[in-house]
Amino acid sequence: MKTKGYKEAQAAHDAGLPRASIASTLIQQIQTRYGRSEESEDRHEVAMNVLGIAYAAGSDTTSAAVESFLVAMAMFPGVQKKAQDELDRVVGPGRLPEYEDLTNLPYLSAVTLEVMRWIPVTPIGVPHAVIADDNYNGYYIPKGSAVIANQWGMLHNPVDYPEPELFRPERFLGSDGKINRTVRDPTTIAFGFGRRICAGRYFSNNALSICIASTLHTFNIQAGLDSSGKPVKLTSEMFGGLIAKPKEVPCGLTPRSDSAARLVRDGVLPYRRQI
Ligand code: HEM
Repeated sequence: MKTKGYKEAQAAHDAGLPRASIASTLIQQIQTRYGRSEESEDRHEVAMNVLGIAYAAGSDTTSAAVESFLVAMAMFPGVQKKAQDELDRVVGPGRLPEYEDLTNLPYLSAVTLEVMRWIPVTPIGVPHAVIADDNYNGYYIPKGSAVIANQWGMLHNPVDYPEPELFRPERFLGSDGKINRTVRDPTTIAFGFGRRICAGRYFSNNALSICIASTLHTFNIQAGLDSSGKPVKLTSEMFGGLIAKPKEVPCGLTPRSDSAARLVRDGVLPYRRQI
């Protein structure tokens, strides 16, 4: 997991055929700055380790969030339509959304927040150890105890999120249509806590937001049909332990229009050529 991707990126770079990736960018920067020196070997080792950790911690988690997003869109078509209407208004049919668009897409931002809340990717978080005796709400917690944060419970607390089982992005919007900062931000819970808080949380938020925006801009999302031609029944049920994934993921994605299909083809083509 750690070496394969990085070595491939290095080989592609050495052959003069670099593929667009974070590894490629780092390899290019290290070679420009350090040439083929001993320092360069150390820098490559560090880059390979960092990217290996990012891949291990970031791929299953982010793809679980994308799967939950697809379930939510198929189960709550009204939300899907509202987000698509906003994208049509702000981005228009001629191009894919860009990172710069995100600040002008409050409903889409609310959808992303609701994805992180509705089916938390790590429902019981990652255990932490208490480094000193502590008291919390009358409970004595001795040094060395393992503490497990009930992220699911916090993100489904009806005091902060009324009717928590519903996928309702509007809960994050104020009467002015902008994100209401007084509503508890689920990303302050879903990525863990303290000094071991998720190191990839900003990267992940950006990647998830642009993925959600691009998918909604170009596809209609439905449950799809099973092998006997009946619509697949979707629920918010999950399987898994540390990382929760929906049991059933929608397979009914259709391009919203011919121009949307063209945008997807044109967007993917340069990367296909590199494979
Ligand atoms: C939806 C996506 C993600 C979720 C829900 C998530 C969640 C978490 C959680 C709950 C932790 C443990 C925090 C704690 O101990 O309290 C964690 C740790 C970590 N995450 Fe993420 N993560 C996601 C994506 C990513 C991505 C994309 C990366 C890298 C690019 C990443 C890198 C890391 C690393 C390196 C740690 C360990 C931090 C440490 O122990 O100091 N994560 N993540």
